[in-house]
Amino acid sequence: MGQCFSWSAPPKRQRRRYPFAAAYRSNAFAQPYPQTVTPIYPRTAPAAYNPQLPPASPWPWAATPRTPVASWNIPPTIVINPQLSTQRNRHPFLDWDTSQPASNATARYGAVTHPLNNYHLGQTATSPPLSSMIVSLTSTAPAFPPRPIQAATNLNWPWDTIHIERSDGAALRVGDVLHAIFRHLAKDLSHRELVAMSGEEWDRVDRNFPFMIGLTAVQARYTSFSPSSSEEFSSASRSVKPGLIAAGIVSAWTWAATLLQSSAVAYKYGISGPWWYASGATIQVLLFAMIAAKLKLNAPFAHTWLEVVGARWGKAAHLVFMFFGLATNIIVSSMLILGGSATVTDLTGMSTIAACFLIPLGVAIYVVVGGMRSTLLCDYTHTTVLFAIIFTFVFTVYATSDKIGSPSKMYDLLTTAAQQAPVSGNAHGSYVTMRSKNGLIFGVINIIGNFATVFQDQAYFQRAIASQPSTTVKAYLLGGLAWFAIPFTLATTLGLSAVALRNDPAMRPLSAADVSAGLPAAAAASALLGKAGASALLVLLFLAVTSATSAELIAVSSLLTYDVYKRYINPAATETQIMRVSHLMVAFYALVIGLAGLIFFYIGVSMGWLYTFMGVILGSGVAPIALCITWSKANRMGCIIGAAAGFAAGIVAWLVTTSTLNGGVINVTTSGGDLEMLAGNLASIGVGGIIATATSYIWPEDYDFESTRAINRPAPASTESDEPKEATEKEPSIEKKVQEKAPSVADSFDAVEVEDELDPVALNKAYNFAAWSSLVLLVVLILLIPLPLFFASTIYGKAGYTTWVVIGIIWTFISAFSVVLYPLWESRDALGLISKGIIKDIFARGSGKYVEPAREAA
Ligand SMILES: NC(N)=O
Repeated sequence: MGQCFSWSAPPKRQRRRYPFAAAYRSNAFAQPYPQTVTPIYPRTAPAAYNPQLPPASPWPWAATPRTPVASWNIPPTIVINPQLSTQRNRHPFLDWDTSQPASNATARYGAVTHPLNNYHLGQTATSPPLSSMIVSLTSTAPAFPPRPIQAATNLNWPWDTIHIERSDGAALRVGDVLHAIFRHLAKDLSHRELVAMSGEEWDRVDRNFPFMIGLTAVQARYTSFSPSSSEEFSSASRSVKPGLIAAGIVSAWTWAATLLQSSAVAYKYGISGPWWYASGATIQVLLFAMIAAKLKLNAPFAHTWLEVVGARWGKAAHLVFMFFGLATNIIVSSMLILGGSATVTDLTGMSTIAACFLIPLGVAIYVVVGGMRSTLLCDYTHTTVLFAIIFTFVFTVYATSDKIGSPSKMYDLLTTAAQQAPVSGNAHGSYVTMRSKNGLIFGVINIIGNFATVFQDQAYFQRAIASQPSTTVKAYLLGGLAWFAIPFTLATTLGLSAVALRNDPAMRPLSAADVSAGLPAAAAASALLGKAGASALLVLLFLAVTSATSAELIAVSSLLTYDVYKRYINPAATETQIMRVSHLMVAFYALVIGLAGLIFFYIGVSMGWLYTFMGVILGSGVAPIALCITWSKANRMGCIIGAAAGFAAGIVAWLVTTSTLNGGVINVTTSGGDLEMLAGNLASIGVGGIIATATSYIWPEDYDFESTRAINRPAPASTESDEPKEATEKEPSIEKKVQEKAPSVADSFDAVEVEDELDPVALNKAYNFAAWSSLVLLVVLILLIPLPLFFASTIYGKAGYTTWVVIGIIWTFISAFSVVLYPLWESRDALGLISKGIIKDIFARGSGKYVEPAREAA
């Protein structure tokens, strides 16, 4: 919303107005000052701001003696800082779309445009310094000379006066003024005022929105969030509530493997498979709650975890860990594509090559259009349908199917299957025992691999970044516990059905390769429900694959944008360039994973193989990365060497074990064995963890996390700061100035809100809560429950098995409530807002479009 402004001093001291203009981005205009120019600024600025000199360049006016500011003599003399002035040809021309945060403003001189960085925002706004002032938003230029301001006429809004005051009595700075204007325009808009806006005004707002689809269009029209800002695109303005974040975590963590590999291990090892799959991949999400709390504490404005590594340890560490980060994303994405395309081909006959490309490209479209928030909203809808389909399978198998229909019948069929083909390594060859040697080996591999894919995957950091700081921990604990039910219950249903129905004529026989490709679930779904079952599984898989792929696309896009493009190619990137590159990187990465899926498919690497392999090459980065973000003593060189040495040790251990156990034959089949993968996984995570931890104890750093907290930190416009002082002590280089003008999240926050949300005491408390609760859950899930059952060699009777199944079903219900109904409840206000807007659009005159008065989560 473009405005023009006039200035006046506080009411008691003077009421005379002075012109000041903020222009449309696309429609700059000048509001001339009187021609009498007296270089008096600054005169009596407080010490903290002294001396107030403009930067040496690139401003053309700095070429002249650096006494820059114009004033005019109408007592008491007030000089507006040139950052706020609009005097064409003499001073930079403020170019600001006031519907965007002040950080989007640019100062323009002729054809040269520069962002307003922290240095500029920290300068005193007026001379003499004033601690309060009134800014009037007016519909026409008020004076000097009385010339109408083009394109800003006919505004007749009632909220035309902003009183800006610093509570500490210090002088107002440029940032204070711009932030106050932005907050005022963003918040003080009642519905009545909104409705009173003319169509022309809305047209101006509309020009800021790009093309959007579906949910994104609804979000943009009826809420205050616009995916046209890079902050919203990559971080959903860091305002998302815990239920929706939890749904996003569930959805990003529900891979094709979660449905297919979990069922495959149920098929191979019996009931221990689903348990180890679920618990061995839940604990990492729970433990990640600690990392998330530390991230909010130590780098609250970072976009990516690699930014944190780079800020703390510099370029070498940044590049080394970028390898691990991108390798993680590529492996996870490839598994998604492999699992998705294998099942699509199996159930529909579609070409695997086509499926490899169609899945990521389809997802890329909605990611580009909607960004992070739409990804989360799609995650939510996907999770909802996902639970509905899981319940369909559960009730078919355990209640209605004439082939199985009850836990008791399932138990009988599993017992028969074990008699016909006992499971090697299981107590009495039974399917209904936790005593499963291979199940346990898989459990260990699973735990290690999933540490890597949570702790090194930007997708999970991204959800921590997108969440409200105060509720991040809650979101991760909720998300982790809710997710457990998906593989556990689905595999206990479909994976075991594939065993139970082995003698059923409708059940197709499964080869070892089919099992490795994750096909037992599809075979069971078809045998149980025919075409309907195949379709339901296809939909289930489609939802899982698309939302997890969308998480990967946006995660890699963020890494490539912020950690490659912005860090190494164009540190001065503008908001527009960042958005453009983010979009391009989504499309680029969609192609990359299509190709990766294709390559793995042709060399015969299946989803199951990759799933057990991921810890071999990724495991060594887990401890170093966790230590970097959470521990002040972590040693840089020790962590880099630990990651590299662990990587080498993992590969060597894996290959040597393969060769030793298979008479020197190393190929895809021999290297995919349980023990071979176990050796590689253990060596990788073990060596990486031991070296990183030991060196950090021997040569501890004493790091204060200041440089990571400074990543993208906005100018604290309403508090005292040393930035102006820094600027005067050491003139910032052009590059530094431009870097500081990252499109910053905090520009979209109220300063007080930021302070409250990032209160270190509260965040430390959240960290402690995350630490003890996740450790307790870890002990329960992977030690207290499974190990006594393993060592006691318990084989369940019918009642025991039924209880096991019922607990799974109850857990699934609770999960569904947590990530399907709870997000609706917590977003009831936003939903009400959207409903009202839609109803008004359809049934009433005028526009139902709405801008929320304050920034709240969707
Ligand atoms: N996300 C997993 N490991 O299913």
